Amino acid sequence: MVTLELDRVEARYGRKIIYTDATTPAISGGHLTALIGPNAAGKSTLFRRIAGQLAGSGQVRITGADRDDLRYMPQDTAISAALSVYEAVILALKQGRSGWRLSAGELAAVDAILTRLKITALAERQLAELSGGQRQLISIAQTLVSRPRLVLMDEPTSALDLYRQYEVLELLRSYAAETGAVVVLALHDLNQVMRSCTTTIAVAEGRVVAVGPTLEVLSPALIRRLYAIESRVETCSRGCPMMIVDGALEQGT
Ligand SMILES: Nc1ncnc2c1ncn2[C@@H]1O[C@H](COP(=O)(O)OP(=O)(O)OP(=O)(O)O)[C@@H](O)[C@H]1O
Repeated sequence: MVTLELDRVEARYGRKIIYTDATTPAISGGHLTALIGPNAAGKSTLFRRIAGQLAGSGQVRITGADRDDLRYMPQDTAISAALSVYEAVILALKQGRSGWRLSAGELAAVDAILTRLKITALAERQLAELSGGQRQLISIAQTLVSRPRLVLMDEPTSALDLYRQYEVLELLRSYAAETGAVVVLALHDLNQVMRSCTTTIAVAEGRVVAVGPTLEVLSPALIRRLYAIESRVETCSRGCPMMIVDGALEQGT
């Protein structure tokens, strides 16, 4: 079982401190975890700190996996290299591995992730020719092709149409279940969070303000505090919880 735990983690850009004391219980793998919070709350910063791209005190504890097993997909995944889709996914697989010769298993891994994402038809296309949504799917393929056991994805569905959003979240959910990986997704769509993510971490103003089962974390009180939005959770006719937005609070209330 893979777990990820933060213990009084600090994160900063030079002298600008974003987190002083981010702490979570051990987040277990096998299901999806959401990272939520308003714009500029510090979601990407926390990912960068966990991925080792930012300095700071405190401890990021990973059990059941190595740091090499971690893949971070940033929000801005502009890929400009003159490569085909197939080459770009191979390149991602080869990162950190010695030699350029591909084993039969590695070729199968590239084919498998393109098939799972239903993008085999794009394999020979140049990255520069792709649409924004297609590029996001390639980034997801690059992130998952090495079957990492710790995955951090910053808004992985932001450029996708409704069908692809659904498909990608289902794929990520089954990936986590199959591999036991800790998969943390920064998401703004709280209905996606309720549908797909078992655990939710909420951050605001450089603090972890709640961690726990998604439906407990996404209370109207927390939504009000994070977003200044009045909301309620109702059960739809098929038994699924849905968040309904009733309105925004007046400034200063
Ligand atoms: N490279 C940087 N140098 C200095 N400050 C930064 C840098 N990147 C981000 N910040 C600041 O860190 C804070 C948190 O930003 P971050 O990108 O982590 O927020 P976020 O929650 O991911 O936001 P969003 O939902 O808008 O993507 C913001 O105040 C931002 O201005």
